[in-house]
Amino acid sequence: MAPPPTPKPSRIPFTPKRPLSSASQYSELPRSSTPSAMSSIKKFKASLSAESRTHRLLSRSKPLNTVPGSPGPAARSTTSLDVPRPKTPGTPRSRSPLPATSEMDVSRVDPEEVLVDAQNVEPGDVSGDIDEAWLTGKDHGSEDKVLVSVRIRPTDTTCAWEKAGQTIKLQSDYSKSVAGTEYNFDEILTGSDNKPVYNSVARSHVCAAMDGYNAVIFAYGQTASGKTFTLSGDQDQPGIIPRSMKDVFAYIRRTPTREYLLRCSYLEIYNESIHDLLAPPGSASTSQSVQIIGNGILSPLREEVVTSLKSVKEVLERGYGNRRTASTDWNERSSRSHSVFRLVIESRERSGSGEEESYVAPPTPSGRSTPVAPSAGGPRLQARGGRSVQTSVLSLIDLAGSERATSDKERTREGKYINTSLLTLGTVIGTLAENAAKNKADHVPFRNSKLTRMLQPSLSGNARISVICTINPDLSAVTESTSTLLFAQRIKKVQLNAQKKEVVDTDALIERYRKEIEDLKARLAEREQSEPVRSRRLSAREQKDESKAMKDLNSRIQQLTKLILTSQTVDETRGDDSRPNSPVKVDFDMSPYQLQQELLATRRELETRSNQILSLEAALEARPELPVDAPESAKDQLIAEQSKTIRELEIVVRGYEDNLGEPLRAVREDVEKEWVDKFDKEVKLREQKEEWAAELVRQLEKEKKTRIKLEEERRALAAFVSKFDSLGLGGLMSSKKKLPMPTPGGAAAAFAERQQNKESSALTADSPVKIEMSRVRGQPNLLEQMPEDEWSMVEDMSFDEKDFKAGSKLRTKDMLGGKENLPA
Ligand SMILES: Nc1ncnc2c1ncn2[C@@H]1O[C@H](COP(=O)(O)OP(=O)(O)OP(=O)(O)O)[C@@H](O)[C@H]1O
Repeated sequence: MAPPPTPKPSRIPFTPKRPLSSASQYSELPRSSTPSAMSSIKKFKASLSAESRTHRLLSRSKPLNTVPGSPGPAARSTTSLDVPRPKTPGTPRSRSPLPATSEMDVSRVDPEEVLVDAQNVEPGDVSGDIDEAWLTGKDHGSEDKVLVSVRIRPTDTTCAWEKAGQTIKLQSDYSKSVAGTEYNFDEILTGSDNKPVYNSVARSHVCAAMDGYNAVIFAYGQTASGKTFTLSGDQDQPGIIPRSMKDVFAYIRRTPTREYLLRCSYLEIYNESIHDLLAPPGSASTSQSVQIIGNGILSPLREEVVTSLKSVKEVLERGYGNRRTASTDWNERSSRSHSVFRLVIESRERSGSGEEESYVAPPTPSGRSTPVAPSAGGPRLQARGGRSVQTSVLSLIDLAGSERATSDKERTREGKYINTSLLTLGTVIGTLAENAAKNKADHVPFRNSKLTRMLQPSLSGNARISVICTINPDLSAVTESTSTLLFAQRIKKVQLNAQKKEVVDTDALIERYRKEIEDLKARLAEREQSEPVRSRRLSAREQKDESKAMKDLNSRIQQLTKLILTSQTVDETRGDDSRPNSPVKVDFDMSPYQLQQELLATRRELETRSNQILSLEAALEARPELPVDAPESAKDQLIAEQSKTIRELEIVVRGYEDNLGEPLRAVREDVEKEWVDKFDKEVKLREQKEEWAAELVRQLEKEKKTRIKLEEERRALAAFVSKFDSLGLGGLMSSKKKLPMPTPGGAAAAFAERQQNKESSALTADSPVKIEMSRVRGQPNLLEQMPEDEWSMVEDMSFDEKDFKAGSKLRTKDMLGGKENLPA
């Protein structure tokens, strides 16, 4: 990997460490002489030491960037809060009575009081760019591919890349290594103007989110390539986040039929732990990291209700100020974390009359009205008066940039975490792309990093995704840029299937169906009554139509009855894969009586469920918990007390373990000692046995050698004796002296004696045979003296006659060599 470009102030105008050069080729772009809120942040941050720590903005009162073309502060003052606005039921006339934005924690406000609709959106909060025809004419969630764009950061050094329409490739002069590779994307963007970037890469996704689809927009690229500039921008060039917020309000203004609850959260993933950027300073949640509790749901995470662009800006400023940034070798204000700004959009149809507004959830069969407590990740807005609630999340993500080791140790450590999570993101995207291409379902390692775990539901398909891959066009950054382009290519292949999520008001729906059934039944009865009279008057064709109409009425009644039975078990009507199948199978041939019975049974089931809910509620109430509206200090105190109790319990547990540990350790040491001794003994014993075995082997070897020697001697002796006999010496000897007949055992004894003598002499002499002729002559024929069993051996011995003849002389000579008293 080639090293990243070292900022050279004289050549690179976009080097983060210094402002844009006026001599730059892009200097004609509009730039404000007054420092923006963001640039003031930059100045403040620039003085930060290498310590990457949480910090806050010095001044929160400074406004965020405004989108050019939108009414400025002066224009906005004409639509200020004191101008009476039409009252929308359930929405305050003016926002002034609302608590300050920092107090807009979603758990503390009544959602019905903070709704935003077309009538209470301030004109100044609205983007003037949004086109109504475009807005209504598109299904913003229909795309099943990730929208992938590449943004080339401007440079006044040589740009190594060449853009042609939707294609980008390395300039031919530099394309030796990656010869001629062309990359195709949905958009290739250049320049410093953030407006076209927003329009082409983010607007449709923001509208999809407003339409009820989850949407994710993120910037990916090497450090200092312009991700933060693209997402947040500066005062002159507001980025995707501020522009999308304007479009959110523009959308609401142009959708008078619906009302919205907007809540936002801001978090960062720093060194693989998630931090809530909106957590109040000093609160327990500031030090506590946020957990992913499944399906991308985060807890505890502060969510603040926003009702105007001003409140969004306040939240953004607060969160942005808490982000971890630090000066690196490449970027003066480098993001050291992945930051995620999330806007949860809940909406439902506006009620038509004031009557419906006062709608209260019907009491349970037991007579008690039970408010539904919001579940983690679930909607806050309640489906009322038959109006379902649509929920979607818009996530705007500024990823930290991939980088190499810097001169600073802490930065290098952060860089490792950043690179690892980006690598995991790459692997996850790669697997998803391959699964989509080959129609496979291979395991996707979402759990390998917090970032991918958090993005799992979106990357798995239930979101519209737009990725802006930012590249540094300098020659020295070609390797990193190529890797970014390869990532962009992979993510292009990921398949999406975004679905809307809607929660319906089942009670109201059932009531509506019931009414319709009654109505249809009445119509049916009416028709049936007039049937005989009418049918006489009707033609055959009309009669056929009539019977068809009645059949239709019947089937509609059956259909509605089925819906009543199933809607009680189904919360989400459209496109949620968690939607359960109806547990009740309706037989369309059932009689109305049977259907009524079914209905009764289902009602009973409902009552049982309600009782269960009541007992759960009682259990919940029994918990020592502060009321929701308790002051923050009381909550903090409770948390502190509980933390203290936990700490005390931990100390007790530790002490218990320590006390219990001592005797256990002693026992363990004793047992260990005993077994170590036993083991040593066993080892010694084994060594001895091995020694003994080795000695035995040695002895055996020796014995074997001796046996071989003896055997040779015996053979030699046998040969000698046969020779001796063949020379007739045996007869001579027997004629001279009459030898006694061998007695049983006598020959053996003699032989044994002789053998013994021979053995002892064999050990002292070189020759295997030593014969004293004096003794030979005076003794009986050796053959006669041989023990009987030895005879058989002699007879069995097969001598090769030739060998024997040839070698006998030699052998005899050898054997008798030096024995002059023997005939040759
Ligand atoms: N398209 C652009 N036009 C003008 N200036 C740009 C552009 N892109 C980036 N810059 C400037 O380059 C510098 C680095 O950009 P930025 O901080 O957005 O990079 P980054 O990719 O977010 O880096 P990091 O990953 O380190 O946070 C900033 O000073 C920014 O203003």
